[in-house]
Amino acid sequence: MSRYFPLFVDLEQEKIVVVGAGRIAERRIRTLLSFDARITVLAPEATEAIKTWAEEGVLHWQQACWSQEAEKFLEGSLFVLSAADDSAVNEAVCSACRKRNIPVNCADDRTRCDFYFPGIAEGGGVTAGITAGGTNHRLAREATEKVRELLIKM
Ligand SMILES: C[C@@]1(CC(=O)O)C2=NC(=C\c3[nH]c(c(CCC(=O)O)c3CC(=O)O)Cc3[nH]c(c(CC(=O)O)c3CCC(=O)O)/C=C3\N/C(=C\2)[C@@H](CCC(=O)O)[C@]3(C)CC(=O)O)/[C@H]1CCC(=O)O
Ligand SMILES: NC(=O)c1ccc[n+]([C@@H]2O[C@H](COP(=O)([O-])OP(=O)(O)OC[C@H]3O[C@@H](n4cnc5c(N)ncnc54)[C@H](O)[C@@H]3O)[C@@H](O)[C@H]2O)c1
Repeated sequence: MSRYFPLFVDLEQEKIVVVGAGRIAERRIRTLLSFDARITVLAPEATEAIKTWAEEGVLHWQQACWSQEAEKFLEGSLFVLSAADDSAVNEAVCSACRKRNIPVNCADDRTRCDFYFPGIAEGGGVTAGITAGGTNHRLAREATEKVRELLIKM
């Protein structure tokens, strides 16, 4: 069995920092917004959806590259997702978080993840978080789709 425990955390109004604002960041932000998290995004460029959320005040977009100065944005966050398309950036975010004991997830390297981002299935008042223990995101996706089909019928 995987060592990764599915902990269900109340995210309402919890600060979460996301570094990077591309395809993966957008997918994960969309999920986190549905759990009412308070999101700060740090990236020089963002997808149209993230720009729209920023314009609507749904999240805060700090339009900047990761830098030592940007470390101040990490303060008070429950966890951090680093999804820049630059492994040096994700690595720097990871060490800054670990220095502060903030759990961090780097989308490009499972060894720099204090937790994994799950596939989410919801329906009939049930929420499921699915992982293949970090070893197989395709299997996680397949299982998530099957659980979604099950929950739709509840
Ligand atoms: C479950 C899901 C949630 C989500 O991401 O929302 C998820 N990955 C998904 C999709 C996906 N991942 C990747 C592709 C593109 C390639 C392709 O098409 O095959 C696609 C497809 C796509 O993006 O469409 C590539 C990839 N993934 C990881 C690495 C780095 C590495 O393995 O070291 C690389 C190489 C990156 C690179 O090339 O640099 C790592 C992780 N991915 C995880 C979760 C974590 C636990 C996995 C587990 O449970 O075993 C883990 C370990 C850490 C984390 O990131 O938390 C979601 C499916 C569910 C859904 O879609 O509903
Ligand atoms: N874990 C997963 O599920 C998964 C799946 C596919 C890809 N990936 C990995 O996730 C990462 C992001 O992929 P993507 O498809 O979203 O990329 P993308 O190109 O769509 O987005 C990259 C984002 O990083 C930002 N960025 C670049 N340099 C930055 C810096 N210095 N500081 C802050 N932000 C910066 C860009 O502005 C952009 O918003 C890649 O490393 C990719 O290999 C992970």
